[in-house]
Amino acid sequence: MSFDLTSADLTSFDLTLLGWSELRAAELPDGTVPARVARIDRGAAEVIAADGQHHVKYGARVRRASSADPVALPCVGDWVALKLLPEGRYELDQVMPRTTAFIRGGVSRDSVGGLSGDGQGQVLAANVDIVFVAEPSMHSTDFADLGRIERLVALAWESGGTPVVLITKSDLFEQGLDDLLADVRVAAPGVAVHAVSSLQGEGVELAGHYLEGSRTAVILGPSGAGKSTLVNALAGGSVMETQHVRAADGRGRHTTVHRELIPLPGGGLVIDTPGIRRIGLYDIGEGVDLVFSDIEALAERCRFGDCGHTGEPGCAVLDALESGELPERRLTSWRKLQREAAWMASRTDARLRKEQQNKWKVIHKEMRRSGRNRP
Ligand SMILES: Nc1nc2c(ncn2[C@@H]2O[C@H](COP(=O)(O)OP(=O)(O)OP(=O)(O)O)[C@@H](O)[C@H]2O)c(=O)[nH]1
Ligand SMILES: [Zn+2]
Repeated sequence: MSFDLTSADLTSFDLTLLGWSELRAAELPDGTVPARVARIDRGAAEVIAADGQHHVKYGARVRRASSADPVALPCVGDWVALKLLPEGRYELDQVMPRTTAFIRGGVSRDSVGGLSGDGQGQVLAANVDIVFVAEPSMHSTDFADLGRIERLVALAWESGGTPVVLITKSDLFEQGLDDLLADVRVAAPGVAVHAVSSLQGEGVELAGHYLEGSRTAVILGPSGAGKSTLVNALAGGSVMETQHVRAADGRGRHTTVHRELIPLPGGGLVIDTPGIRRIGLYDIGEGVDLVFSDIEALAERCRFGDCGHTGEPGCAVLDALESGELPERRLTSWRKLQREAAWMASRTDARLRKEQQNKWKVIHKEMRRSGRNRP
């Protein structure tokens, strides 16, 4: 679903409404102008500065850094330092330090991918404060998928942002919604969980509060979770999808731009990109430990420090399973995501590869032993 759009010319922006802060201001290099990246387009960036929107090319410093490591390439949500060139247009001189980042493929250390990104490690969005994990209470005939919530919450922690789970389309699930929310809270310890119905306006205002202080959010979730509908509801009607923008090259050209950084009329911003929409397919790592903090805590009480929780004596994890304290589904989910995280790490870090192959052999053996042939 797309956003409704009225076109408007951007002439000026209060940068604090885009999330600019004194902390960031302190990091701005002398002689540069701050701007936030609204979209990346074929090796150039659409940025919003205090004097409006500009299409800027990358300067030598950015090109050099990103040829050594594509993660250094600007991405949506980045704060960047612009330099005014003698001919009167800006160039993107530096990407300012990121507070959070969604990175696909892990951080590459030795990539020669250059400007293409080369799939070697690509930043999908930066400086995202709030990560809404949208999971519909009902998805056609299925109930909310707790495993998917765990995966996306892990990704959210991994990014450095704060996850907030939204059980969307709550109107489809009138009876037993409280039970569902209770299950979700178990699946996402330490994470706020709310029911939302964008159609009925329920929970939308509450979700909006997370964006106060001009915070930036993304909404992760499966197709059909109601992400676009929620963005529109947060915007109190319709937000801009495309926009006529006066090109900054002084020729007065108008280009239609799909903005991926969407300022909401009531304050706050939402980043919405195809990459972020597909992110559930990408890697997870340390975030897994955080989303399964309950199991990690149990594991610390196992008799053996290297307990594999597969039948060792004094295993607190299996004890909790037996007593019903730990749902079996959750243990299975934890194992699955751990394997995936390890595999992803191995893909992106050649140094670890050999070691991981050995671990994989062990895992395969274990899986054969337990009669399962799929991770
Ligand atoms: N019953 C109900 N339906 C909703 C709600 N929110 C969205 N929908 C419907 O769910 C469908 C999918 O909503 P979208 O907002 O397009 O979902 P999306 O997550 O953006 O999906 P993609 O664009 O495929 O990623 C649409 O038909 C919406 O009208 C809700 O709160 N309640
Ligand atoms: Zn154990």
